Formats: sequence, C-alpha cells, structure tokens
Amino acid sequence: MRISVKAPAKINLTLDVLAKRPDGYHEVEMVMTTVDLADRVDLTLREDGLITLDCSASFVPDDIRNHAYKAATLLKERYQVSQGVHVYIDKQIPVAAGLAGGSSDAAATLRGLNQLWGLQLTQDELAELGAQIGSDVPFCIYGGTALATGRGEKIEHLGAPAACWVILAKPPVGVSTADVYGQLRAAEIETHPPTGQMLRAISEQNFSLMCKSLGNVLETVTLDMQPQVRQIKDLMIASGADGVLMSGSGPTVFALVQKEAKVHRIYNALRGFVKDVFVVRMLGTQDGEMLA
Ligand SMILES: C[C@@](CO)(OP(=O)(O)O)[C@H](O)COP(=O)(O)OP(=O)(O)OC[C@H]1O[C@@H](n2ccc(N)nc2=O)[C@H](O)[C@@H]1O
Ligand SMILES: Nc1ncnc2c1ncn2[C@@H]1O[C@H](COP(=O)(O)OP(=O)(O)O)[C@@H](O)[C@H]1O
Repeated sequence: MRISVKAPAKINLTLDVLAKRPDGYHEVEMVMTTVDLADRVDLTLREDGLITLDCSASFVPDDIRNHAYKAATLLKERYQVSQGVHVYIDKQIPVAAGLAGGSSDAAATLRGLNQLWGLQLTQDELAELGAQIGSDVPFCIYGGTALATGRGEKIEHLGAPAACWVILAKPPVGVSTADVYGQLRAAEIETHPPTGQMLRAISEQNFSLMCKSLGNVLETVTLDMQPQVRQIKDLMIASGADGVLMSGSGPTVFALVQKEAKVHRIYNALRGFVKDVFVVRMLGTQDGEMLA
C-alpha cells in the first residue's frame, strides 16, 4: 500500500524574538502561513519493519538526520508499530531556505503514517510529537495561517489573509537557522514587528495593512551574512511589490502582490538575478483534508 502526502512550504509574515531562554532556544512570536510550493512525500508500507528513505535531491540526508526519517522512527517507537515504511521525498522546496521544507516533510510523514499504520492519532497529538523533531513541525501539521509562540510550537489558528500572489526568490546560498539565532542579540533588538496589527490585518483581510505590518527581527542578522538578500529585497521593491520580507532565518525573500499584471514584471526582474524564483498563492486557512 502506498500513499502520497503534500508537504507545503511556509512563510513568516512576522517573526519577533522576545527573549533568549535558559534552554538555548528563543521565545518567539510569529505569524506563519502555508503557500502552494510543496514537496511530495510518498509512503510505501514495508512489512519487514524497516524504515528507509530516498530523496530526489541527492544532497539531502537519507538517514536519521532527515526530519522525515526522524518522524517515522519516533512514531514507530512511541506506538510500537511492527510495520515499516519506505519514504520517498520529491523535493520542490529549496533546502535551508527559511521555508521549513524539512519540517514540512516531517509533518507530512507523521500525517501520512497516522493513516498508513492506522494509528488514529489526533492532529494535536501529531503536533506534540512533531515538536520533538523541530520547532516548526507543529505548525506544519496543521498548515493554514497561525500565530506561533513559545519556541514556535504553540499554535493558535487564524483565518485566511487577503488573497494575493506571493513571489519567492532564494539566492544560491543556504543559511543555518542555529547560526542566525546564535548571532542575534535578543536584548538589543530595536524594532519589533507590529504583531497585533498583523493579526488585525488578517482578521479584516486587509491587504495593505498586512503589507505594512510585515517584519522579521532575524532579517538584519542574515542581511549581514548574505548581502544578496538586500539586493533581492531592493529589486522587488523597485519592481513594484506591495510588501517585501525575508522568510524565517532566510535567505528566501518573498514579495506580496495583489495585481496579477505586476507579478510578471517582478518575476522577470528577479529571474535575471537569481535562478530560484517561484510564483505561488497562500493556502489560507487550516485544511486537514487538503494536507492529509
Ligand atoms: C526561524 C524559523 C522561523 O519559522 O524557521 P526557518 O528559518 O528555520 O525555516 C524557526 O524558528 C526555526 O524552526 P526550526 O527550523 O524547526 O528550528 P529547530 O530545528 O527547532 O532549531 C534549530 C536551532 O535554531 C535555534 N532556535 C530555533 C527555534 C527557536 N525558537 N529558537 C532558537 O534559538 C536553536 O539554536 C536550535 O538548535
Ligand atoms: N527532509 C528534509 N528536507 C530538507 N532538509 C532536510 C530534511 N531533513 C533534514 N534536513 C536538513 O535540515 C537542514 C535545514 O533544511 P530545511 O528544513 O530545508 O531548512 P529551513 O527550515 O531553513 O527551510 C538542511 O541543511 C538539511 O541538511
């Protein structure tokens, strides 16, 4: 038996860091939303009890370092499942990009194996398990739009933001999330994003207020490491984007655009500069059916 599960990327509409915690993580407040750029995770039942993994991108680890492999192992051990699985990841989301590709693969594996192994766990139970793999995995279990707090694992669901186009551009460099958080001086952050205003923009489906409320405190850290991020931002703004921000720890930058005519102009300007450019839509509200 084989099932295919979609693993969509996320973007951070806001990302605020409130404090550094004694456990080494940072206390965050982030508004996140899924977009329709997705990996495909195929899960094939193995009766011999083994867990194996293959990925279309050869540089992604295919062992326990892979978040999807970790997810399968965790679920199998916790619920003493005798069956195994072969995981195949068709990679479409750029890696180490601030788009949570690995976390989404882990979440898709948890959702898919819940079906394939007949475990009947709730989404909340899957999210709790997911938090053991990474801070972004619980959000990826639900998808849609949410306010994430704690180290990112506490999820409060939000309605769909105003419909718009999202143009993603990733410079040809990877960024380590741990390095970016490591270089942030949380106590010295001067400008915090207006999270409350972003929540209002989403509940009112107010596109221009959403664009005005974008903010990410990790941006300055990554900008220092990767000057291309600034160049991409400047190019998007000069080409007429309504709102521009780096996603997560970067280096992917996204532009929000309401009018389709502008999308082509921005896409063409970016394609002359970087190879990885994607035009996508926000997926909006939480939709277990769509993700399962
Ligand atoms: C920055 C964000 C924003 O959505 O995403 P990405 O840029 O990775 O996509 C997340 O906070 C990333 O979440 P995730 O990638 O799951 O991080 P984890 O595996 O849990 O942690 C990786 C490392 O990042 C640091 N970390 C992560 C989360 C957090 N709240 N505080 C931290 O300091 C820690 O050093 C940790 O060891
Ligand atoms: N399924 C996976 N897909 C991508 N990267 C993975 C996966 N599992 C583990 N990794 C490792 O996790 C690191 C971060 O990858 P990724 O999740 O794409 O980053 P980000 O959260 O910044 O978008 C990569 O360097 C990669 O080696």
